[in-house]
Amino acid sequence: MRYSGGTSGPYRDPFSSSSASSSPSLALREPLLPSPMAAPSILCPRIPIAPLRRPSLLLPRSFSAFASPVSSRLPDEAPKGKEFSGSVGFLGLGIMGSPMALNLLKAGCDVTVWNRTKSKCDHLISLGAKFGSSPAEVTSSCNVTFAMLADPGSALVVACGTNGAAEGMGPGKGYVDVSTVDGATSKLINKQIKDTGGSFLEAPVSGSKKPAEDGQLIFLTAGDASLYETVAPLLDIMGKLRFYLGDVGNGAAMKIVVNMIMGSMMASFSEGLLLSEKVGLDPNVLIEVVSQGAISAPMYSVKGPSMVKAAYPTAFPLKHQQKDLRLALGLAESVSQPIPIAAAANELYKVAKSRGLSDQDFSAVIEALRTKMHSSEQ
Ligand SMILES: NC(=O)C1=CN([C@@H]2O[C@H](COP(=O)(O)OP(=O)(O)OC[C@H]3O[C@@H](n4cnc5c(N)ncnc54)[C@H](OP(=O)(O)O)[C@@H]3O)[C@@H](O)[C@H]2O)C=CC1
Ligand SMILES: O=CCCC(=O)O
Repeated sequence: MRYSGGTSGPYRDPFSSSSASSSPSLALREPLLPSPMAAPSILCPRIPIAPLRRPSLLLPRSFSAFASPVSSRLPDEAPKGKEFSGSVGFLGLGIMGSPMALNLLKAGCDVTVWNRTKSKCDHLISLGAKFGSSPAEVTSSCNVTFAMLADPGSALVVACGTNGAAEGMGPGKGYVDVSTVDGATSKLINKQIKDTGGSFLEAPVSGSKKPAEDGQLIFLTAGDASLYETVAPLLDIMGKLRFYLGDVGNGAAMKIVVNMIMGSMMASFSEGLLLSEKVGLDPNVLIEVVSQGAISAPMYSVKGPSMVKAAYPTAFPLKHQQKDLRLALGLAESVSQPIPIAAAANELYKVAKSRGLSDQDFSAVIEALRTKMHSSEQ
């Protein structure tokens, strides 16, 4: 069966009167990955919530941590007018995975989901997703499978453990890990997948809960160039921008560097908010001043007002930000690069974790400083 404009797909959007059938006419594409089974072939339409923008091809000058220059292996953007043909698996339905899988479903894809805690699959199943009882069952029944897991340990066990994704992989299948992990973990998963004859792409994302819901993520991909081209239409459903960075490890490193900067920015912003308050300024005015000047960043105006109220609704869990700083320290160590600011920030996130704030938003790191200030007054 082929997708023919949105009406035959498994998903009917109950929230919107406009359906996929109102999408612009769809160019069809033969599968780049030959289907290893007689699975129905559903074409995902390109939908307007995820406009394709050509990424500026920003490349690192060198990547000595992974010892491979990347500039010679940049594939061009996936050809325009081509669409993904095949079934899509999704492993890991947390804060990020759920909305990402939902967007694939909304776009008309044939989606099969799995999550360690099965109840988190229920919503997607009620909207038309199929259920796989293990990662292996998902990969064996899907052409391409995405994984969005908490950390290196969970990404590894889901990919390579008993009944893990690798067990269902084989020639013609693709595995795309969008979790934030270190390069070494990503390379291990790459090897396990490639040993089965399958293809691997790492594709960690920049952007949080809301961009995931809105299909506005930024993918930092590396690995199999042909798989990158195959899944580009799927990445364009879930995101607004994608980079291809060459060898496996480069996407992971890029993501870690970005989150290292973000973690330090948030720690520094927290200091500023508390200091302004201590000297009698209104921290809300500080947020306004910052947001109008050269150091403006959306993060400050989005998170700042709730931080002033000591409210930390979780978009990016603090434990994951601390994990990313820990990974940054390892990356920096591997190339003898000092990162003292990030190291100091990491200590603050560790304090926040020890105060029971792991599952709060990472902006709750301000509480670690608040405690410090109070105790120094005593
Ligand atoms: N939240 C954000 O803003 C962003 C997060 N990221 C990264 O994306 C990844 C996922 O983040 P997020 O969705 O926020 O995290 P969540 O904590 O919400 O979800 C984590 C997912 O991993 C699963 N998981 C954890 N441990 C295991 C395990 N041992 N075996 C199997 N599954 C496991 C969880 O399953 P279960 O439901 O059973 O616990 C859940 O599906 C992380 O690497 C994070 O750093 C990247 C960009 C933004
Ligand atoms: O890894 C989390 C990133 C959060 C963001 O980019 O806003």
